[in-house]
Amino acid sequence: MSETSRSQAHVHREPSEGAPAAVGTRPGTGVRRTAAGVSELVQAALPLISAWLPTQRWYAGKGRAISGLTPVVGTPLQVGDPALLHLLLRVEHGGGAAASGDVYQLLLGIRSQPPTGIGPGAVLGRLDGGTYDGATLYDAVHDPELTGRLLEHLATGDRFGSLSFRRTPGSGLPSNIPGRASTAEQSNSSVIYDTSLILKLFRRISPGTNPDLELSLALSRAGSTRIPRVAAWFECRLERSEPATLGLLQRYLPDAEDGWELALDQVARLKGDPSPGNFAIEAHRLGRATAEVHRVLARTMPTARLDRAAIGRLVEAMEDRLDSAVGVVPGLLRYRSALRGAFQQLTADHLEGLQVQRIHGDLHLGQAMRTPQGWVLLDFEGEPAKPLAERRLPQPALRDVAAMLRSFDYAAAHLLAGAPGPDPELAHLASAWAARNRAAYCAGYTAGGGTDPAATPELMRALEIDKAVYEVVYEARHRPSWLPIPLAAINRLALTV
Ligand SMILES: Nc1ncnc2c1ncn2[C@@H]1O[C@H](COP(=O)(O)OP(=O)(O)O)[C@@H](O)[C@H]1O
Ligand SMILES: O=P(O)(O)O[C@H]1O[C@H](CO)[C@@H](O[C@H]2O[C@H](CO)[C@@H](O)[C@H](O)[C@H]2O)[C@H](O)[C@H]1O
Repeated sequence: MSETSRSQAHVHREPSEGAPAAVGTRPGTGVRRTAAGVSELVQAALPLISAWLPTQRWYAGKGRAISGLTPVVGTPLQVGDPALLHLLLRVEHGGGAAASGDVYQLLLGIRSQPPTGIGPGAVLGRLDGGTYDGATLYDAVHDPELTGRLLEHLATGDRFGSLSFRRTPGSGLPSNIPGRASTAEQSNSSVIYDTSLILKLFRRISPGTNPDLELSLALSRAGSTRIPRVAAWFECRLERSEPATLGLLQRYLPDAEDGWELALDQVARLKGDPSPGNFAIEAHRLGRATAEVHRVLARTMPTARLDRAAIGRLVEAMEDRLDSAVGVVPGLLRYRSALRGAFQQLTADHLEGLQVQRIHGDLHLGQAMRTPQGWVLLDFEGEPAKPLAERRLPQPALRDVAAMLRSFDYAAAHLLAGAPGPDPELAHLASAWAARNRAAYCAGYTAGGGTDPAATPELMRALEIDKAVYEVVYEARHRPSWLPIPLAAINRLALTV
């Protein structure tokens, strides 16, 4: 980091705050519930935060030097030892006209003694200097006691300055349950409370309602059983804008199996047994479940019809995403003209009048959980790399279908990636598995009342390409060893234009 901003955090004062009361249980520890106390702690924490942030999976600024850290809002949620500090922090990259930044949500624990049972990756380090000199600063997501405190705030619907905790009516939340950090590979951080609740803490924060809350609430209110019911959420009002969603508490699905794991389990057994169980039945049911969710969203949220101008914007956006992806992964350049050709086949003849609506936005097998009652969909946040306003725009529902089709391809390709060398027999089995399940999913989607994907092949191809382009960038940034998976799909899709 070249420079750490020294600007003051906007800190919340308690209404009854008068004399600055030190509330640490022993001298030198604990957040003071005073503006000065919080600012001092935040300033001491910044150097530790700047070294720790780039090590976190959810941090989107990897590979770009941090040019400044600016505290946005700091709120002490528990005082004493341990203490809990909620912090929204703006992270800046670059300087001058090229400067950019993101706001992140941090939940910081402070203990005078190093916390036990917390992995080294969750410890930011020891605070150096000031009132908190020597205390350990750590990611409180991993502290069952402190995440239990967060659940209490959600259960009581507390309010601290601009932070509001809100319950859905009749959610009857328990308190006094310690939380355990989820070990799932994810874009945010989740905390699980025994077998009943899961709290997702959004890490990268934009002003406005997160689509995960917006859509999950709409589906919950419509009585849909295809999502885990929303129990509570919390948000923060950042200067004059719509409240920004910070966390979402939903019912935990203790008996659920992740669709990605189920699919991988099947493809792993393909070699010994070309038809190991019939995942296609599940793929068909998943298609039906997707259609059901789309129908509820179309009924309860705004829809529109594509006109010529909107079709033009759709194509242009796909071209722009392709161009910026070429900038990140130059290996895409050789496909650019064929892929643009596929986008340009989206004309008014094919698409004028097509309904657009709110959709999941980043559907894949890992977002689908098979429960004893059927498939349930998770994580309606959309693609984390897209700006929030873009993620909230109505889209062709088939975008979700195309995304799920890519996921069947990923599961099959994952098998090949694990093979010691080229294996034509395995390649044939894997591609037949993907084709079978893709077809079953589309058939289920149509049977469930969704638009038949086969009726608009140009749109499906363009949407699949658009998703594969996104995946190329995603893999280059997060899992470079997986990059060949979407690149192989691009190669295949480019050949069909
Ligand atoms: N309600 C739930 N019940 C059971 N497991 C869940 C639930 N919500 C999320 N999970 C698990 O947590 C993982 C990550 O959740 P997700 O909402 O996709 O987070 P992110 O947006 O951070 O990627 C899921 O893949 C799933 O394994
Ligand atoms: O679940 P997230 O919201 O974090 O979504 C991101 O990560 C996904 C990977 O975990 C990524 O999905 C891609 O990889 C999947 C296999 O791991 C595959 O099934 C999907 O089809 C593929 O897109 C998703 O794109 C990304 O936004």
